[in-house]
Amino acid sequence: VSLWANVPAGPPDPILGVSEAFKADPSPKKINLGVGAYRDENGKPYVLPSVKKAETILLANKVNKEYAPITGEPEFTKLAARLAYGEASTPLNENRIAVTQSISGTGALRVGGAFIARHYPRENRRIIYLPKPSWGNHTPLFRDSGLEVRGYRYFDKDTVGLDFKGLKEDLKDAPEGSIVLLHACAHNPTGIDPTPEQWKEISEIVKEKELFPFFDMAYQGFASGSPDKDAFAVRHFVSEGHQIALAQSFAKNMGLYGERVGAFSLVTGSPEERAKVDSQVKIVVRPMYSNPPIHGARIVSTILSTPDLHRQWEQEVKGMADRIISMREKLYDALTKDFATPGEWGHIKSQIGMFSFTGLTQPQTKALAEKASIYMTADGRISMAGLNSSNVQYFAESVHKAVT
Ligand SMILES: Cc1[nH+]cc(COP(=O)(O)O)c(/C=N/[C@@H](CC(=O)O)C(=O)O)c1O
Repeated sequence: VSLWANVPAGPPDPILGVSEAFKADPSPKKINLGVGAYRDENGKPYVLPSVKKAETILLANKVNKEYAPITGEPEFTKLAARLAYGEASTPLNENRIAVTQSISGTGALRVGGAFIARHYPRENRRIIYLPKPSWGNHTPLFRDSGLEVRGYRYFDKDTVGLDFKGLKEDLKDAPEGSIVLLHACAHNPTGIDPTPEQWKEISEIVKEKELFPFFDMAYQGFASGSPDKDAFAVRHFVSEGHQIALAQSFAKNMGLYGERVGAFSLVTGSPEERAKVDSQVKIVVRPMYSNPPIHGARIVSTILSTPDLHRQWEQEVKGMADRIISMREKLYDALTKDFATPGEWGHIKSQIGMFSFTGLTQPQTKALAEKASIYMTADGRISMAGLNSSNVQYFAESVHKAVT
């Protein structure tokens, strides 16, 4: 009998599997609202002009194809950290932040999970609390890293808003020293973010309970259109003295999905401590993938280190955020005015970032795929960028049919 005869067929990925079903559908009216990848007004993938410019500069410079250092291109890690923490960041200016390039946001979370599982000083606290719900990949990713995964209340389906009371209770009930994963902005899948005031309260609880804040910032600039505004929670926690962990992704805000560009960082206590942490991060990374891909990191470095390219990028990322915000308004109007669809739809407009948590049930999402060739994740999350003025009416009409 074959060696692999007993390997069971695994389920399709809850997010990436939706795109496979979409691709297989022959209908000309099909719409893919699954994977969180930006599409322009014509439904096409968008390569940012600033990225194209950066690539011509790289080609002109005849850059080589040598290995990057284990923790990546040094210029990239410096610039990525500066984008997240800000020019005025004390630990950054005191050279206390250990940064490694990563294989996009997923890689940053995974290297972070592996490092914490190995070095987190609180013995019986290798417990990570994820929001309920969270990005589908967080649970398997941290479980495979060797952490115990638990959840804290986040989404209130009655108000289709933040369950702030439940969130505070659950964080207060967590064992001292537990790790808590926080979406820095554009919470996936709900699109619901704490207000600045609520972030301040969360910071107080995290301090009081000595929890360890691990930020996932996969959408900096993409949520509000302002990279600085979207980094508020990260920068507030650091200014409050928290030694955060941070996972960054350039997949969405620079459209570098397939280039796999990200960074993982830890705030340490001193430059000497940073150097020791850095050496141990290298020991985690080297046997995992040795060193990261160079092309995307060089694009990001070129953009962030060239003032007018940096400014051009900020306009482009704001343009993406603005198109999504305008689609929220168009969808809300179509559902409420054109079709008078029963139910409360205000959350479509009040939510932020790539996604909208529609409140559609699993049977309804299934019916939309089978009857209308409209694809979204089973939890009713839609990637707003999949909508545009030529398909938003069809989508709203189909939702109207699905809920009446
Ligand atoms: C919150 C969050 N964190 C990290 C990632 C990882 O992205 P990376 O491409 O590794 O930088 C994603 C991707 N989310 C979208 C794509 C995916 O699921 O891979 C999504 O939710 O559709 C997130 O939504």
